Amino acid sequence: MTNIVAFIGPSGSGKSSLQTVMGIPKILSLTSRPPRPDESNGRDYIFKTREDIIERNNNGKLLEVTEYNGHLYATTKESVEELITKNITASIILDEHGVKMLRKQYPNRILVVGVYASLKDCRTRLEQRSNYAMKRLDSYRKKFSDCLQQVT
Ligand SMILES: Nc1nc2c(ncn2[C@@H]2O[C@H](COP(=O)(O)OP(=O)(O)O)[C@@H](O)[C@H]2O)c(=O)[nH]1
Ligand SMILES: Nc1ncnc2c1ncn2[C@@H]1O[C@H](COP(=O)(O)OP(=O)(O)O)[C@@H](O)[C@H]1O
Repeated sequence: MTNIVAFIGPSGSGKSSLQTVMGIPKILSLTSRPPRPDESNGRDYIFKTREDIIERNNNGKLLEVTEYNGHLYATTKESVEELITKNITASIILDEHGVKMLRKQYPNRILVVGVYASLKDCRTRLEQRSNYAMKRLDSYRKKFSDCLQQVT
């Protein structure tokens, strides 16, 4: 039984777009990253301060927390427990650490979808987003191939 469809992939590969068009309800992650101009709180992420996320983690409220590019990203226990209790399926964007942690907690409940786009396409898309994201692309793509080997 799958309750969590987890999308992983490099920046600009289309994870968020695919997640949206597939129409599977979303589990929103917490993040300390500031919202981008086209993002809104409660639709794309739940934007929190770094201190808030650390406090929740210390209080045992998080299933997993990861740091990426200087910002924290986290999945709350509550969001996933609700799915399991109600036996519904929802989707989430994770990295390899997140997949490992959720798998540890809920083995056989996760379907991992690796989203791939060519480096050229990712670059073109991220150019339209920001130079900041561009800088992360090369290292993230390497991580992605390692990641797929680890989670599949
Ligand atoms: N472990 C974990 N990783 C997350 C979570 N939410 C997002 N991420 C990862 O954080 C990365 C950066 O996200 P974001 O800042 O939105 O940049 P983007 O990937 O370029 O759209 C994503 O690509 C995911 O791999 C989460 O709840 N847990
Ligand atoms: N298959 C696709 N073909 C063309 N453009 C796409 C495709 N998937 C996503 N995009 C565009 O690429 C950009 C990055 O997509 P996004 O879903 O935000 O990627 P990610 O969440 O992996 O960083 C967005 O502007 C989106 O509209």
